[in-house]
Amino acid sequence: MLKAVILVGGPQKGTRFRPLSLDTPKPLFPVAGRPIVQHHIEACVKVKDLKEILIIGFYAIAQMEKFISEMQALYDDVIIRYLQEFTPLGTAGGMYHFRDQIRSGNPKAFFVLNGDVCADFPLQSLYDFHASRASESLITIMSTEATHQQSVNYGCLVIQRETGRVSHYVEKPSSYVSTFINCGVYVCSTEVFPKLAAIFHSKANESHFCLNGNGKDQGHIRWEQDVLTPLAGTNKLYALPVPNWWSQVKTAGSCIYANRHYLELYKETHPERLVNAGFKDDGGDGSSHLICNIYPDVHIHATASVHPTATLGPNVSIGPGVKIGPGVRIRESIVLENAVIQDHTLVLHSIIGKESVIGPWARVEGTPTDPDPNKPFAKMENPSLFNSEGKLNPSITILGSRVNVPIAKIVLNSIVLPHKELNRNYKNEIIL
Ligand SMILES: Nc1nc2c(ncn2[C@@H]2O[C@H](COP(=O)(O)OP(=O)(O)O[C@H]3O[C@H](CO)[C@@H](O)[C@H](O)[C@@H]3O)[C@@H](O)[C@H]2O)c(=O)[nH]1
Repeated sequence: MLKAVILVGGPQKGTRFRPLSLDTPKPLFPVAGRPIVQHHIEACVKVKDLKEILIIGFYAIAQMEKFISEMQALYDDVIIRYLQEFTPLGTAGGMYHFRDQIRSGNPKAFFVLNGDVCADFPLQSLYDFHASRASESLITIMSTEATHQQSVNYGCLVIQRETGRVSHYVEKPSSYVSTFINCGVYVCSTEVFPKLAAIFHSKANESHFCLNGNGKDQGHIRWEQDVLTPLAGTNKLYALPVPNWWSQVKTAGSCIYANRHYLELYKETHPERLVNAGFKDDGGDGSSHLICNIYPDVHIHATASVHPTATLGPNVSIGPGVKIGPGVRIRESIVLENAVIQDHTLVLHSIIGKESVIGPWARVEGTPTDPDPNKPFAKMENPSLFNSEGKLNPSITILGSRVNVPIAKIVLNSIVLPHKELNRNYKNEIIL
C-alpha cells in the first residue's frame, strides 16, 4: 500500500499571491477549472495501490473542510484527509508530527508533494524507480533541469549519472552548483522517520532553539537543509530527472502559465473538460449547441453562460456562474465564479476575481511573465512586484473579488484589491 502527503503551508505563506489569496487559500485557487491541489490529488489517485492522501498545512480546518469532502466524494477509493499543524512546522516538521497517521497501515512508501508546484506528475515512474532501489534508497527526488542562472533559486542536486545517486545537495545555493533542481516531489521510505526523530531530538537539545528564541517551534524541521543535505553522499538519496512539464506556482502570473499547461494536459487526461470548437455538451443526451467562437484550449464551467458571438481562447478558463456578453474577446486568462463581462469587452493575460463586473467596451490587459521560450529549460521568473526605481513591474492584471470596471475604461498591468469601484483608466498601478 502507498500513501501521499501534500504540503500546503498556510495563510502567511501566500503573500506573493495577493489579492487572490485574500478570499481563497492559495492551494484552492482554481487553475484550469480545478483547485491547484486537486491536480495533485488527480495524479495521486492514478498511482496503483495508493490508498490515502494526507494534506498537511496550517490553514484552519474550516477553510479546507468543504474541499476535502468534495474530493472525498469524487475519489471514494482513496481516503483523503486534512491534518492541521498547530503552528508552522516547516517542510518536514508536519510530517514528523503526523508520523503515526502516515505510518498507520504500514505503507511500502509514501509520496511527498509540495502544494505550490504544478506538473505533469510522473508519480508511477518515480515510484517504480524508487522501488527498484528500495534496499538502499530512503528518498527519491523528482528532478528537472533549469538554466545556470535560475538553478540557484531551487534546491540543486549533483546526480551520479549511472546510478541516480545524489552525491551533493544544496538548497538555493549562493553560486552555481548544478542545473538539476529539486521539483519538490518525492517518494520516501518510512525508514525516514527515525532520521526525523533524531533531528527533532537534536533540535530539542540545542539551547538556542526554543519556542521564543528564533520564533519557530521546536518541532520546526526543514526537509531540504535538515534531511536532504546530510543524506546526500550516503547512497540513501536518489533522484530521477524527468522531461515532464513542471513549474512552481508562487505568483498569480504563474497561474496563467499553469492554466495553459493543465488545459493542454486535459487533451489526454480529461478531454471532457475542454470545449471543442465552440460546441458545448447539452448534458447526457449527446446533443450539443454552439456557444461561442473558440481557439483551443478553453474550459467553460457547465453553469457559465457565454454569448454565441463572444470569442474565447487560447488558454482560457471560465468559472461557475460567469456571464459573458456579446462580442467579448478573452485570451490567456482565468475568469472566476460569478464574474460578469459585458458586451464587446477585451480581457487579455488577466485574472478576473469572483463577482467582479466589467462594463461594456472596456479593456483589461496584463503582460505575460512566461519563461523565455528561447532558453532551453527556462522556468517562470517570480519577479518582485516593484523594480529598483520603485515602479510596478509589468505583469498580468488581477482584479480582486467584486471589483467594478465601468464602461469603456482601460486597466493595464495593474493589481486591483477587492471591492474597488474604478472610475478612470489605470496603467501599472496597484489600486488599494
Ligand atoms: N505543512 C506545511 N507546509 C509548508 C510549511 N512551510 C512550507 N510549506 C509548504 O512546502 C512547500 C515548499 O515550501 P517553501 O518553503 O515555499 O519552499 P520553496 O521555496 O518552494 O522551495 C522548495 O520547493 C522547490 C520546488 O518548488 C525546491 O526546488 C526547493 O528545493 C524546496 O524544496 C510549499 O507547498 C509550502 O506551502 C509548513 O510550515 N507547514
